[in-house]
Amino acid sequence: MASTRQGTEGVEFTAPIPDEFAEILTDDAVAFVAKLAREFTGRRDELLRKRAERQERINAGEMPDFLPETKEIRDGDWKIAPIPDDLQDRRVELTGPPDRKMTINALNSGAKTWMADLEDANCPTWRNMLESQLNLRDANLRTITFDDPKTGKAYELNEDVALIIARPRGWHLNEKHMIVDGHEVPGGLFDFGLYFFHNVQTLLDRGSGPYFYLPKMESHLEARLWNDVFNLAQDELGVPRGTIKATVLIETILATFEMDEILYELREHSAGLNCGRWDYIFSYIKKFREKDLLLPDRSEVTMTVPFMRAYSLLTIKTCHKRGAHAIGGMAAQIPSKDPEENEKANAKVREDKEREARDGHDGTWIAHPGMVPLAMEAFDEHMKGPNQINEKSPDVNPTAAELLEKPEGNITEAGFRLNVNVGVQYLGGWLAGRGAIPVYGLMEDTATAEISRAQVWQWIHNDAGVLDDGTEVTEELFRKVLAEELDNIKELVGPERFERDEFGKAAELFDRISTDKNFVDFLTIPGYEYLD
Ligand SMILES: CC(=O)SCCNC(=O)CCNC(=O)[C@H](O)C(C)(C)COP(=O)(O)OP(=O)(O)OC[C@H]1O[C@@H](n2cnc3c(N)ncnc32)[C@H](O)[C@@H]1OP(=O)(O)O
Ligand SMILES: O=CC(=O)O
Ligand SMILES: [Mg+2]
Repeated sequence: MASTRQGTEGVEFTAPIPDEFAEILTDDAVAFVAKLAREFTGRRDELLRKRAERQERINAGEMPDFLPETKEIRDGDWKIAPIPDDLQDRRVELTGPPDRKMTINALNSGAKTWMADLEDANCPTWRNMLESQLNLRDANLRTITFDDPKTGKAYELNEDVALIIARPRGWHLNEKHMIVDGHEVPGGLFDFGLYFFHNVQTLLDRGSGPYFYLPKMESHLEARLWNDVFNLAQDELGVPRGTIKATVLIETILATFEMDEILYELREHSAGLNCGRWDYIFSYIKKFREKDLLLPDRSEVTMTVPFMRAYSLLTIKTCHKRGAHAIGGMAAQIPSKDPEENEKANAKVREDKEREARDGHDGTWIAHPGMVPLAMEAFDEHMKGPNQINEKSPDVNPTAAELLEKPEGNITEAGFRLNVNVGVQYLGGWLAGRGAIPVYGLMEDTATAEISRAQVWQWIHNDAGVLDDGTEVTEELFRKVLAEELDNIKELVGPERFERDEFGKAAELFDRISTDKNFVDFLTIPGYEYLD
């Protein structure tokens, strides 16, 4: 049985609410989310308009730089509010979608924290969004269990589990199934609101708190909006202001110029910044898509190319000056059953984590529980205390030109094909309801897939989109490669999965976002039309 309960004045649901989720969408929880939506949707819309206007100015020649109007904040001597005890040591943060089995595996993984992802690693079907909330509530209550019907294995929590940090959707996405006064609710408010409503008391009773990651922001004004959301949410439920703690992902090229300002806006609620490297690369391509700033093949844009290095060191310096954690990024390698491949993956992750720890990061991200020991070792070796906020501050002062410097490297046919192949494989998984999938030994999620499809768009539409052998990337070439890669995928995954994951639809969507003369801001926006 399922209902489309219309219980709260002005609120409608456009999809049935399966009975098992009635305890998530209670009248009080729905009224709470509706209150947030009524208060903040207009401001969210205005901020999205500002993003579009800024893009037009960039297309017309304006380049990002530090803001003159906020110089006082950058030069000022201030710190964020003290960090709670249980967030002091975040040396290894595992990430993943709050699928029931993965939730238990993540909490038992030995990582310090678990970034429970309603965003890049999650496909926002109605069922996924509600089930994630149910799983997170049960996880915080410590009552979560799972019997795997496929293997017969029973899952339950260990005594010691990772601390949960939930990541709601970014400002750009709506939750189309909940309508308040005729408007779709911003997805971030839906995710944040339900998680906060259902878990704050449980967490406070345990001496912990509601902790969040905030994705894909492009300016400090967007951080101000989150801060105002937090204040209203806390006031509404009678929770002291400052109880919520949020870590902001610096994962857009524009936010890098406003790191101090973002920490300042959230200073009462801040738990630091994180280098969201994959969306950061995507953002560079997206923002400068019409310029002569083409990145080389995706595999060549590593954390050691100058603009990525400049950004990560500046993040550490900025955070430590403000008493905040600077968390590193995601190493995408996952364990392999082939011992040789596995050793290669481990070596890459080890190198990445050791560099981050040496540089001064206070913790890092990994995609798979199998990588926990490795990341832990790297941080244990280079970070003696719970963090290194007061120990290391990189002596850097990157200019705007350094933060924007185009890296050297080639655009190759192999890189072009791989982008098409991986992009279609990812969309196949996504359309089947999975937000993260393994492809060729790497975790692929929305952010990594965005890089692939944005490069393909740019190489087709920008005059500089020429392969290193002199071949111009055209729509015709793209269509030929797409057809060939679809055949390769069919051979790789087999006809059954090829049908089940609807790769034909995935190819159609990939084609649409690659050939549309207007760049699609986020693949999840047209993608969402295909869901439910
Ligand atoms: C750019 C960014 O935003 S990064 C952050 C967002 N991305 C992510 O969080 C990706 C997280 N990672 C994942 O989703 C997964 O690791 C994948 C999809 C890449 C690979 O998953 P699988 O193919 O299931 O991996 P594999 O078969 O090796 O899994 C082995 C076991 O580990 C578990 N596992 C794997 N990854 C995770 C994880 N991230 N969290 C919890 N458990 C996990 C599996 O559930 C499985 O459990 P079982 O043995 O009890 O059945
Ligand atoms: O969210 C993380 C990223 O790298 O993107
Ligand atoms: Mg991201």
